[in-house]
Amino acid sequence: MKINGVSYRSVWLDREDGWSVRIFDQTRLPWEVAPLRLSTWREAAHAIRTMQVRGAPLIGAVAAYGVALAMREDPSQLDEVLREMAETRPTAINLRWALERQKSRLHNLPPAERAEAAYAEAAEIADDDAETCRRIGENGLPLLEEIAARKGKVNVLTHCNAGWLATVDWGTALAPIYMAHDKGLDVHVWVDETRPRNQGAALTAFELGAHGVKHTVVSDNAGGHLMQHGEVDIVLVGTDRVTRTGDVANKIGTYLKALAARDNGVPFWVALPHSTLDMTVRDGVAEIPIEERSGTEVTDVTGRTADGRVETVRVAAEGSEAANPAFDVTPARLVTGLITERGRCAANEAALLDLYPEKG
Ligand SMILES: CSC[C@@H](O)[C@@H](O)C(=O)COP(=O)(O)O
Repeated sequence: MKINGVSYRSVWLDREDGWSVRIFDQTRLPWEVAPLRLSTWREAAHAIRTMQVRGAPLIGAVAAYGVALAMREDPSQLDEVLREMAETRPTAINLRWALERQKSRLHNLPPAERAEAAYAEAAEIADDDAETCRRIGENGLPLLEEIAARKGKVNVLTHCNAGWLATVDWGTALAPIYMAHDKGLDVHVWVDETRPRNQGAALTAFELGAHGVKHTVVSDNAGGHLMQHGEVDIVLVGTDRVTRTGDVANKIGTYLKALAARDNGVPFWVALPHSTLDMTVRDGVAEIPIEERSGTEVTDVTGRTADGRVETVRVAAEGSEAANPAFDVTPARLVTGLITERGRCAANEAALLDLYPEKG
């Protein structure tokens, strides 16, 4: 995708040295758009843990490049690196998926051949993600075209950031929106701010603005009201893990949007790549590990002051404790459908197995 006319992916190999990895530090966006260099696997793990990179597919791609950096440093440390990388964030299954791919590619190779193979695998994962997301865009586009044909315009509501910053390129939930905009459809996006870390206000708004897509940032609590007043035609979100039965883990607050959508007859669609499917889990609420993050993310907010300084200030009463579950699970019964790179389907086991028979 483009920023100021220049095409970027959200992770790429440094063009000069050919081996270090570049990302945008997403904790600095939207105030600073500066590529950050990762030159050790520990820097890659730190970037994932501290959310310099975030979003399920991007976490997977950066972890894969992290393994490549580690193999360049010392190919004998494969097991330790895979173990530590897997612990950086618990909910997005793409992390484990990418590490499994590296493991099966590397573990039978002699150490001297591991680095080259690990870079090749990481590049395949990144290219596959970009192409997969482009196809998700194509498969989601007809949903928006159908609404536009009926109403002349489309109002989408989205939660968190499931755009190109959360993937390698295009995004998942935002890919159909970019394609609709590029085709000239009148699309407007309600962007949930997505407290506590504000991925919507900071990242989704930044992306949509850079692409010229009309959007309005709203507080996380506004969605139900907007739906009651006919202001939302469709809810489109991404996901960090989809179970065999179609339950959907995504950023905290997604479940409440699904409930409001059901109550108001608004379709609730979830976009995902194959790497987000976890066929080992049946009951998302009971089985998906939910990341618990620091309470300071809830008690404090970070923003830019009028004179350009990025500051964090406390908004909660002094002395109050805070809890911060970072994801929730929307049961399949509230999901209108899934948008994948292979097509759209219902959120249930039979439909998923129809699309992905090899995962049975
Ligand atoms: C294509 S991204 C889908 C999800 O990863 C996204 O909506 C989300 O919940 C990201 O959470 P984050 O904590 O910012 O990594």
